[in-house]
Amino acid sequence: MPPAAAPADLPRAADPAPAPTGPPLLVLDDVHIRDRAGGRDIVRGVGFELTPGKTVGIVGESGSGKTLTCRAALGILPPHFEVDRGSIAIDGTDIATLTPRQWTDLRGATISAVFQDPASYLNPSIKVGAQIAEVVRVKQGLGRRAARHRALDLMAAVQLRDPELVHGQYPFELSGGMLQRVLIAAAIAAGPRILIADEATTALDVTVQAEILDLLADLRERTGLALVVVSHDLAVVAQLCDEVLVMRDGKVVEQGPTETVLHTPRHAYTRLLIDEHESYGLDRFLAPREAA
Ligand SMILES: Nc1ncnc2c1ncn2[C@@H]1O[C@H](COP(=O)(O)OP(=O)(O)OP(=O)(O)O)[C@@H](O)[C@H]1O
Repeated sequence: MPPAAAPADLPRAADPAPAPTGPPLLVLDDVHIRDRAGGRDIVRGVGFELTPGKTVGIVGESGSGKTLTCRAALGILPPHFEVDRGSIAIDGTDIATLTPRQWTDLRGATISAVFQDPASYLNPSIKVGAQIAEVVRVKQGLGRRAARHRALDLMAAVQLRDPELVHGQYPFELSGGMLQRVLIAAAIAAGPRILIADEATTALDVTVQAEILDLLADLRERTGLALVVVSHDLAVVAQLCDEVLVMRDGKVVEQGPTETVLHTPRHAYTRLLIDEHESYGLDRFLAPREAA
């Protein structure tokens, strides 16, 4: 095991977001997720609180349960998985009590998500503007003309250059970064208060990734959106997150303020992740830590 990197070598987390402005929007308490087919708990004891304008990051190795945790919060676990211990509350409501109708109302309007591989979430044969407008029509009940205007506004809000042009383009005409902006526009169309970004920048090159992260930070600052950011990349977490959970094999091995976890990791696995990232430049987005 390589030694822990000296704190002075590590980057500083992004400037903290403004103080929380309300009660928690999303609370996970000791969540266990069971694979009924396999007869075992895959996620064992995840908990965090997310307040408006804040960002919680989840990092960890492939298969550690990051995506299942997000899917549990979105109410979209795969068929044979269930939350078998602990609780998840969205805006004060235990999601175990929600009816399918209540879930339909909540999804998009209160909690929303973007994932890796945006192209797979878009219909290849429908122009992207129409796809965003459709979300607005369904979720907000706007008419065709108003939905088109709203779609253009959303496309401007996610900093797509020339929204009028992009509105009329098909997914195959757009780059990966543009597609992810389109997906973010659709995800925020109904004004959610929580956005889960699960490896949303993983497939993008470093420059585009940084632009998308800036966009998420900008949306958070402007609208008070609360973010859950899942990434295998500590640099992403360092840039965006107030708090970080480090997951390994379904368990949270370390959790705390991003600054503390990245600069004074307590768990050997966190140190290993940091050392791996240091080898190819964790600080590529970040200011160096100031001397104490
Ligand atoms: N639909 C599914 N069917 C069967 N097993 C699944 C399913 N989804 C996840 N799993 C299993 O649950 C475990 C946790 O998966 P999860 O996708 O949450 O991990 P992850 O930390 O998000 O990994 P990655 O970083 O690779 O996305 C893995 O062992 C995975 O094989």
